[in-house]
Formats: sequence, structure tokens, C-alpha cells
Amino acid sequence: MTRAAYAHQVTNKTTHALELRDVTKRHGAGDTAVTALDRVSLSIPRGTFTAVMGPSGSGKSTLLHCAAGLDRPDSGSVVLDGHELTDADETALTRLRRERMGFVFQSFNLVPTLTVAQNVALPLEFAGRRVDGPQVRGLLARLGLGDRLDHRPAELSGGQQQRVAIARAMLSRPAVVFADEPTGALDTQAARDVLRILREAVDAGGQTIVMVTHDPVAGAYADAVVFFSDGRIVDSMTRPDPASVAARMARLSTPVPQGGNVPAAPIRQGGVQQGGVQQGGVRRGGDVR
Ligand SMILES: Nc1ncnc2c1ncn2[C@@H]1O[C@H](COP(=O)(O)OP(=O)(O)OP(=O)(O)O)[C@@H](O)[C@H]1O
Repeated sequence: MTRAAYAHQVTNKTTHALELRDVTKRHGAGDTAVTALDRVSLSIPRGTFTAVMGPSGSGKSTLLHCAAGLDRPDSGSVVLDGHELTDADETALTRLRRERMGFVFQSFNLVPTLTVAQNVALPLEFAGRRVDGPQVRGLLARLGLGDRLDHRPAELSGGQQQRVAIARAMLSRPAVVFADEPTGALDTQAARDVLRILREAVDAGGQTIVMVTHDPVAGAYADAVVFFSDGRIVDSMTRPDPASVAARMARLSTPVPQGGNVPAAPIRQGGVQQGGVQQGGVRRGGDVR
């Protein structure tokens, strides 16, 4: 999908693949309780690539876990592909994860005893769905792994293993692919290859990707970057470039001087809408909860 089509699509609210409304999640109890997500609202249109960034401990993983039904929010709503996750029981959540979500992790999480082709087919087999052999081979060939079908993960480079994991996540064309630091364990060239593949999956394949990353270069491959700090969305950026993302991250990571305020970048409310990451927390004055 072109960026113009992306901008057009966000005007239609029914096209959201994922919607979080006022999601709050606390970890622990009593004096040691941590509010990892503090009334977070976020809408992700279908066919878009969103990066989630922020300092360590800002709530990114908790967001991903709540969005994928791996963690239950204390309050608020999570709707994925039209299904409310917060009401669903464990069986329903497992089915939703198998049928409508794909996952890509930093550490690839391939099964070492299975071949590349078997790893890619595994989620469909778990879901009891027919595996289309030519489709698996075609997908792996497009990802440059056509001659690696019968290899085991240990016989592949890190970049190749991550491409297998991407094929595994995308084979069933899930409503949302969640990627948690997908380039974190890769060298620069392999990371670029993986990011290009993710970008292509959105542009040519119409996939929806939500990616947590610390890397401004990776974030710049997305259509929009959402910045977290202390469990809240504090900014977003459309058409990101590495320098702007790095500058914003640097400001978020700057410790607050005693009695002082963190210098905040102006929130570009129009830009938020255009980029398709719609935040329920945008107030009239343009600041974000
Ligand atoms: N299971 C848990 N029990 C207690 N506190 C937790 C738990 N998981 C996360 N936290 C706390 O919640 C806050 C948000 O954590 P989270 O892992 O979501 O942050 P993050 O932005 O993903 O961090 P990182 O970039 O370091 O992975 C942190 O203060 C963290 O210490």
C-alpha cells in the first residue's frame, strides 16, 4: 500500500486491526506496585507499520503483552480484528492468537529439531489448518530461503533464522504481527534485510505490524512511531526518520532535573491523525495523556 493509501485508510475507523482504549496495567501489589500502562489508548489501522519506542521500563513489552492477550489489563478495552480480548477466556485467547496474530521475537524462537519448512508450517498445524506446501516454499523463496527448506535453525545465520520466524508469523496472514525487538540480535546488514522484509509485507502484502524497538533506524522503517514514557504515550511521529526518532528518544531518556521539567517536543496533533496512530488521549490543547 502506498503512503497516500495509508493516509486515506485512517479516515475509515472500521479498518482498525487493533484498538486499545484506556488500558491500565499494574504489576505487583501494595508499596511495590508499578503502573506499567496508565490509561493508554491507541488505534492501529490495517495495513500499517507502527513502531513502539521509549526508555527501558516505559511499558512497551506490557503494551505488546496486553495487545496480544498474553497479559490481562486491570481496566480498559483491547479489540483485535473486531474481537474484545479482555472478555475472552484462555481458550478463546489461545484461538485468537493462533488464528489472528503472528509473533516475531528477538531470539527467533524456532524449534531446533524441525527443518525450516516445518518451523514455518507449525502454527498452522497447531491450529489444525491445512498446510499448503507450495505456499510455504513460495514464501520462503521470496524471503531468500528457497535453498534452505530442509536446514535446521542451527545451520542458518541469525538473519536467516529471523527471516524463517517472519515467514512463520506471516504464513496465515494474521490480522496483526507483533514484533518484539526483531533486529536486536542481528548485525547491521541482517537487520536492514529484516526491516526491508517487514516494510515490504506491509506495502505489498497489506500486513499490519506493531514492532517494539530501541533502534531509531528500525523505528524509521515504520509509518508511525509511538513514544512511551512511564506507561503513557507521550508523543507520536509520522514519516519518521532516524535522526528525528533518535533526538526524540534522547529527550525521553534525559533524567528530569530536580524541580525541573523534561523539555517536551510539541505534539503534532494533525500529524498523529494523518499517520493513523490515533490516540484517545489527545486533549484539546494538543498535549497527550
Ligand atoms: N512481572 C512484573 N512484575 C513486576 N513489575 C513488572 C513486571 N513486568 C514489568 N514490570 C515493571 O513494569 C514497568 C514496565 O515494564 P516493561 O517491561 O513493559 O517495560 P519496557 O518498556 O518493555 O522495558 P524494556 O525496554 O527494558 O524491555 C517496569 O517498571 C517494569 O519493572
